[in-house]
Amino acid sequence: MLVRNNGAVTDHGAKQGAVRELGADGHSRADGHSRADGHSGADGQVDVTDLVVHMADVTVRRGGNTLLDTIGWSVELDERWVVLGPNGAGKTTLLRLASAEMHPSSGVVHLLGERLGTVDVFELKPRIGLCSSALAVRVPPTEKVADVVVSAGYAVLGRWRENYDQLDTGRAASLLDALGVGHLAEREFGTLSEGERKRALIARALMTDPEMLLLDEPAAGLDLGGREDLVARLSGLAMDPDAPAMVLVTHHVEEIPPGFTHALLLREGGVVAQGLVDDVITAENLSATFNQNLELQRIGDRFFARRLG
Ligand SMILES: Nc1ncnc2c1ncn2[C@@H]1O[C@H](COP(=O)(O)OP(=O)(O)OP(=O)(O)O)[C@@H](O)[C@H]1O
Repeated sequence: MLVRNNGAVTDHGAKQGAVRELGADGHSRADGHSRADGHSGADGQVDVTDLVVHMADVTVRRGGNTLLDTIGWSVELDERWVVLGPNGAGKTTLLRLASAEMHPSSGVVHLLGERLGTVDVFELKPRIGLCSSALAVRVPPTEKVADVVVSAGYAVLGRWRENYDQLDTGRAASLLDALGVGHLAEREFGTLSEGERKRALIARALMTDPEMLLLDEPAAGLDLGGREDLVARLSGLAMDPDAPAMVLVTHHVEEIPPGFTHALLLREGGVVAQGLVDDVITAENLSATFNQNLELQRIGDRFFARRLG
């Protein structure tokens, strides 16, 4: 998979193998100590500079509704998170905060070490790759697939008169190849199937060599083969130590790609559980999240769930 390292030192493999203790809030602890957010030092101060995302007491209210309620969540550079929850749980709202698309009503959000509200989001956004259906519908249908990818460098949708050098166009082509849609580079975006669009948009999200990749329901609308292909590609990306931190939103445990290290379960704007995938993805936690009596199966490195009775 074609991703460049950002120069940061990662210990992905080591971190995945580490045993972490879950704290009172369900967040994993690298050192076994119970701390408010898992990232504060001995003096109680949170060092946000080495965190990709840090949210403290974050609440989002809109039109009399509480979309997110006092959320505490941190993502490190070498972590790959899956965010699971039923319709309306607040997953997209969480991702909109993490992509600097919105600000919290209260609480503090740091992204890539910068505090939302005090940083120019136009400088921040190119450092964050985002793939969502909201973005997909904004792509002009007649746009050439290669241009959909390369234009991410200018944070525009729809190529106009920008000049791209060979390095840019070469990187766009390599990313499309890596996602299995290189042969579609000259096609109009509007002629692609749902699965092909998803893969082209992931290539676009990776174009700027982001420090964080956010994927909002990338497998939605895909058939079984398309889903399995995407899960395998995301798994490859997750296991690449040079890949950015990743956050994947989904409704289905079947869509958790092997290699994803952490999970956050949301229900009605609140956190049900968060921490290492193996600790969090349990029948008990899923039943509480989806308000159903669920049975969970693990086959190899994949999860499958169904209702009991
Ligand atoms: N501007 C708004 N005003 C009032 N309520 C809103 C607003 N935007 C979102 N909501 C509500 O907030 C809740 C959370 O929305 P959000 O899109 O984050 O959920 P989600 O978990 O992504 O849902 P889904 O899985 O259906 O995409 C929903 O009940 C939604 O109706």
